[in-house]
Amino acid sequence: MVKVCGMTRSQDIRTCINLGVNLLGFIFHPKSPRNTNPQDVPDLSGSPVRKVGVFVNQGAEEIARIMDTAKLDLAQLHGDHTVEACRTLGASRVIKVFWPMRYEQMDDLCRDMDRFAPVCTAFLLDAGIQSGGHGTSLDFTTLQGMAPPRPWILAGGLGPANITHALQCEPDGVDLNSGVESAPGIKDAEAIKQVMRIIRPDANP
Ligand SMILES: O=C(O)c1ccccc1N[C@@H]1O[C@H](COP(=O)(O)O)[C@@H](O)[C@H]1O
Repeated sequence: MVKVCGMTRSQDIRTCINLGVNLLGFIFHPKSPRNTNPQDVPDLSGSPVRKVGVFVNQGAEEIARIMDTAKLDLAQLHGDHTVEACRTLGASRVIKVFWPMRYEQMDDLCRDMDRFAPVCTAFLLDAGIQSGGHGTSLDFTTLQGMAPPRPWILAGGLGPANITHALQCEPDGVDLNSGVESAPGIKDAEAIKQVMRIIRPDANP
């Protein structure tokens, strides 16, 4: 599963759909250079891609309203959202973000994942200790052998230069953002193509 996040331009959306990207991310965080308005998210019904909203500070009610307006399939909760907030949004609609660098022990991260598993459909593991879009990466070797109780997506500065190494920790999906941009919010089609060729060589010769 491949997610490309931080969509702000229709030509980037078309490129991703043509390359077989599965999830497109739209960021609803006013401080982000990739911030977008719910009204500007295009209707992509009829294409196989699913739309994900990325939220940092909004509560469950506001997120639900934005999801309705922008017709989003999933909410990526990139803030300190609680189990209750996830439950309110509905487990089948929630991707919960975890920051492994917050935890001294892997066991503590696993305990938190177990707590959230019943109220999420997937997890996303990002670098840093809060928010996102930093362009920094996790130490992939520390994630090898992890078996989270939900499908998990690896994020954090992923692009053509490090995707092969990143795949060694066998995530269920990868999230591409600043690592495939020529400027914040401006995707680099060639970089996305390069990553897709590595991940799915048969589909992208
Ligand atoms: O991209 C942003 O500006 C952003 C802002 C606030 C929260 C999340 C954001 N992006 C998400 O962060 C991760 C990692 O991004 P990067 O590869 O390090 O640029 C990814 O899931 C983005 O969707």
